Amino acid sequence: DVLDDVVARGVLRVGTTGDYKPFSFSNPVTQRFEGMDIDLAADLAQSLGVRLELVPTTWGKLMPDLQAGRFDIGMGGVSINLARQRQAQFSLPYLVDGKTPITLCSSKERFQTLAQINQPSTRLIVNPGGTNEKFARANLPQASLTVYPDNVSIFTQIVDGKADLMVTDAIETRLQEKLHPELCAIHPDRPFDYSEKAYVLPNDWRWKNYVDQWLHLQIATGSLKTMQARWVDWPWLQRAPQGDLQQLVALVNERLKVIEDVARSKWNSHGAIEDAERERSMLASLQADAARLKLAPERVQRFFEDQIEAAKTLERERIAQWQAQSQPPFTLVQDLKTDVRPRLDAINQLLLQALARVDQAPAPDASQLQVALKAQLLPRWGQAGQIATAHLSR
Ligand SMILES: O=C(O)C(=O)C[C@]1(C(=O)O)C=C[C@@H](O)C=C1
Repeated sequence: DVLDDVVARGVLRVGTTGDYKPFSFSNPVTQRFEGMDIDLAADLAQSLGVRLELVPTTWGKLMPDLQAGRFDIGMGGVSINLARQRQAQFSLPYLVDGKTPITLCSSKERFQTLAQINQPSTRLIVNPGGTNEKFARANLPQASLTVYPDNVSIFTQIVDGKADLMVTDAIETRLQEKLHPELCAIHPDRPFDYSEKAYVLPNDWRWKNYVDQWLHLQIATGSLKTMQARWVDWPWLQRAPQGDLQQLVALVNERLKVIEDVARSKWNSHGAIEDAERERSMLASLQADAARLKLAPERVQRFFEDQIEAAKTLERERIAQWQAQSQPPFTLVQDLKTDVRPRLDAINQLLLQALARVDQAPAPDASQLQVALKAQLLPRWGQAGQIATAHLSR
């Protein structure tokens, strides 16, 4: 009986691959596992009053390792599928997702549909052993397929032009386009297939009932949602072993993405692009925070004026485009005051902190680096990207 064993042992053994953000990632700097499912694993262990032991596994070895009894539960972005279901049990599902492409923003239009991707000229890259490889082999047999064993650097292969695209879970594409501003997730809200994330368990009903009840409470109390938002939104950007300038540019990119939501909301409400009062109050509160971070008021003023100017440029471009296309109102829009502006406020704070770090520790090769970083934003944002990066360093 697994439940009794875990309690008697005083240790919960959780199998995890450590290569799949935002669920499970083995951080090379800290040498520790981190992610949404790692936090949840810690909570599960705590609920049982036992210590957590993370057992590294791989996508190819997940099921054999579970069957060999190397761990009590597999956690870390595992998808339910019937082949796995034949050998083991799954917990309740905690997330609905599906496969969608991620590619260079400049190639976005070329890879919208499976028919477009399923061509001999498409260089598709995939990590081995999991559902991504299965999906690629079943649905994209004509594409030229590279099986690339490192799930962590696989996205850099696309950035460097060594592959055209990867097809993976939408939640991962959403996160990776934040980490690599050159990359665009293609319709992550309309993935090609339907799948559910769950935890994989040995065939033991009492253990499954316990895990399900624990998970049900995580979902019902909203604590799982909070955890998910926390890990999809920010920590990878804050912890990335990349330089301060790179981080600043990633946040500028993130702000522009939220501005697209501003534009959609204004398209539906016919609201004005400019809101002088909002600009004033935003700049005033940023000035107040700037003093704490030892940033000069003029520096903060200029940097955020760039961001606001870029925002208005982007909003104007989008709205002109929708006018030309007779775009009907969007079905899913976020409320400007209660949803979108609070997200902008959160990003503004992170931008301010990143700005302070950039100014306090100027990189020796800053000017060359800046040119390269600015170039990351241009394919996606055009003129708005130029404006937003006009004053990256002092
Ligand atoms: O919040 C809005 O309404 C926006 O359009 C965003 C934003 C900004 O960049 O923060 C840009 C223009 C407005 O004048 C006010 C704020």
